[in-house]
Amino acid sequence: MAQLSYVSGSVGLITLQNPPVNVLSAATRQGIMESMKKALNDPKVKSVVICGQNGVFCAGADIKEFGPNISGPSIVPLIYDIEVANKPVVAAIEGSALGGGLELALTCHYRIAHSKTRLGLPEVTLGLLPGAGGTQLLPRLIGIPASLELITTGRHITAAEALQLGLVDHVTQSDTVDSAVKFALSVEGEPLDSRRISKRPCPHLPDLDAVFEAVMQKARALQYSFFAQRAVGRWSMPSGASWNTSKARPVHRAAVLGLGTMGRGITVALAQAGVSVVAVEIQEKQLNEAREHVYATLERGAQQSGVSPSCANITYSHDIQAVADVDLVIEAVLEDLSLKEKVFQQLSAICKPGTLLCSNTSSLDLNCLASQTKNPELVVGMHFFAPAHVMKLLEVVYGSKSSPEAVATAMQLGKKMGKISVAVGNCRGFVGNRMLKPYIEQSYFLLEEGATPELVDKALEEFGFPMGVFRMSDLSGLDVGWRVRKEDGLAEPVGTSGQITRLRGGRRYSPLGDILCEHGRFGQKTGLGWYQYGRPGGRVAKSDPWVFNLLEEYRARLGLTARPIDQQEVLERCLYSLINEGLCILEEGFASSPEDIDVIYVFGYGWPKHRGGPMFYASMVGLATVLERLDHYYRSNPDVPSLKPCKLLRQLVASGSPPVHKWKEITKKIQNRL
Ligand SMILES: CC/C=C\CC(=O)SCCNC(=O)CCNC(=O)[C@H](O)C(C)(C)COP(=O)(O)OP(=O)(O)OC[C@H]1O[C@@H](n2cnc3c(N)ncnc32)[C@H](O)[C@@H]1OP(=O)(O)O
Repeated sequence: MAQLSYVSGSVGLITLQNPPVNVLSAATRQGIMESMKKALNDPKVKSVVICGQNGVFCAGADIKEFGPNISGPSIVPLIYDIEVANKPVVAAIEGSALGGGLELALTCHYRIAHSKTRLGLPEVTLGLLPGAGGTQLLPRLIGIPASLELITTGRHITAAEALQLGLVDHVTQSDTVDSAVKFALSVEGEPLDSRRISKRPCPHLPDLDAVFEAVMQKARALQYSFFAQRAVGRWSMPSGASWNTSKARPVHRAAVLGLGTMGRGITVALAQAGVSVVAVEIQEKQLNEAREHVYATLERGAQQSGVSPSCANITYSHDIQAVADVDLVIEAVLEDLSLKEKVFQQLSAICKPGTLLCSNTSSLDLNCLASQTKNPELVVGMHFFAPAHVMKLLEVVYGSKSSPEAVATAMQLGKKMGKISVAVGNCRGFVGNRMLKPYIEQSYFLLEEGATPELVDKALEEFGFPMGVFRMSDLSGLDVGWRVRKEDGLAEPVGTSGQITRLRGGRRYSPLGDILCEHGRFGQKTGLGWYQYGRPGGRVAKSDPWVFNLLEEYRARLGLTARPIDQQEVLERCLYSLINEGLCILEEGFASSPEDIDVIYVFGYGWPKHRGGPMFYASMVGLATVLERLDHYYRSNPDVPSLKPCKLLRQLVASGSPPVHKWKEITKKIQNRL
């Protein structure tokens, strides 16, 4: 399980041999112990290299061995023996060094890693703490804050990050064992005391309390998120109807109408949940493509999960009459109000009595759709997020006439599909997209004032979003928002010369997004957006000088002077305007609790989970601070109403900024007055 061989005259090479990932089973630990002993006692051996066979260093303890009676030598004395060795020991790290595997490497005097290696202490994901020295050695090597982050998240890091942190001494692109052997030869006979990590003092930090407090805040945010996820299931409507007074109807057979990207994803998600699906698409070509796509996605999913695919549950049709006897229909046709209204008229005429009619609209007025039907109480929104079979979030939207039973049914179906469903009211953009609007608006204003897409995205990504606002917009397609703005009469042709008006409908408007679209730059799908992607459909964003020139020309045309903008301002303006909109939504009763908003943002919009969600984050930053900064920005931008602090924010601050779980006492009073 561990083999000692001799290389380059004086190097003892210990190879862990426990396929596939060289875990530290009892036999492997025994093998390492015996090989080390032999190498250290052999006068020919002047240095030792430890590596793993088949390109993997070591994936840690053998999880299968965990239990009350672990046999074989204990790992702790084993790693102690390595550290006190009087010959240099070098770890040659390839593939993975995880858990006990990384602890084994930490106990060596030097660490050489291949550039593709992943390293980490993932014990927390198994409900454990690193028990073989990791908690003591890592802080002494890379400092307390970085160690805390790695140990409490269990995150795997790349070799490049490990080098930057000082966790490894050298990263190689070539043969790792060769590099480690050469390195070992070069340090033979050198003093080892400074290389024994346990002998180093634990770093002293003047602000240690603050570091631990930051980690505790993350833990509090994760705990909050855990309970928030469960709280959203206990939904309520302004009428007083709620989860415990409303009975869901069974849905055995559902129809999906319109098999574009969203319709296909919804069909997959329904089939995977064991619901029999009638999938309808009037265009023959699109129907055939959808059938193949859904089949392939279900096959892939089945292979990954090891269950048989659910294709037998789906029937396809190009005739809308096929929905006549289903229990529920999810409409997913183009986002066009008059088209959707027509579809709802047809559905109301065709479907059997009592069929629930749902729309996957992301922003259109649900009441308009309901008014086209004989039974508006049976109409609700089911707003899925792309890709619909992957994304966890579902906004269940109730209109002014939706019955509690309809909401309960959509919520229960969402649960059956493995979604985290949140019941929300019918306002423009519902909760998620409505809050996104001021966030995107601020990012455009920041560009006008001197920022670049890179600067804004960097600030947001360092905050924890997987993508900044511009990379995210390029991914979702810039043309989508452009179409909506044109329909709203906001986007006007800008052209290359002439006057640009920045005040539209009495408020500031930035046409920058429209200008990009006028140039055919729709984001990743066209290969060009706020960044360049090399080709249509490309995924890797690169800075684009064309965008910098555009911004300079645009500012010159408008007589705007670029000024330095820092990350703090980016975060305050983008995040606090989004938070302010969330508070308006609460104030107006379109969301019943801050938890609803936070869950929507964490599971639908990439808000970092360790920051709880926008409402939780606001209460962590301090509501008074959020209010003060919004007041400040609104004073200098009075034509930007989204920066004007909402009434609820002022009331919460006036009530002593209660913690987020106490806001309901105040929002209820306001909502009752509505
Ligand atoms: C005093 C205690 C000291 C230390 C505590 C610990 O070390 S706890 C263990 C910490 N380590 C881990 O959590 C690593 C878990 N493994 C992984 O993350 C991945 O397996 C890895 C190493 C990144 C490789 O991924 P890959 O996708 O390439 O392979 P796969 O996951 O399919 O694994 C291959 C087979 O190896 C088995 N396996 C992996 N790790 C362990 C382990 N630590 N213990 C036991 N078995 C492990 C895995 O189950 C696969 O087995 P198979 O029979 O082929 O399904």
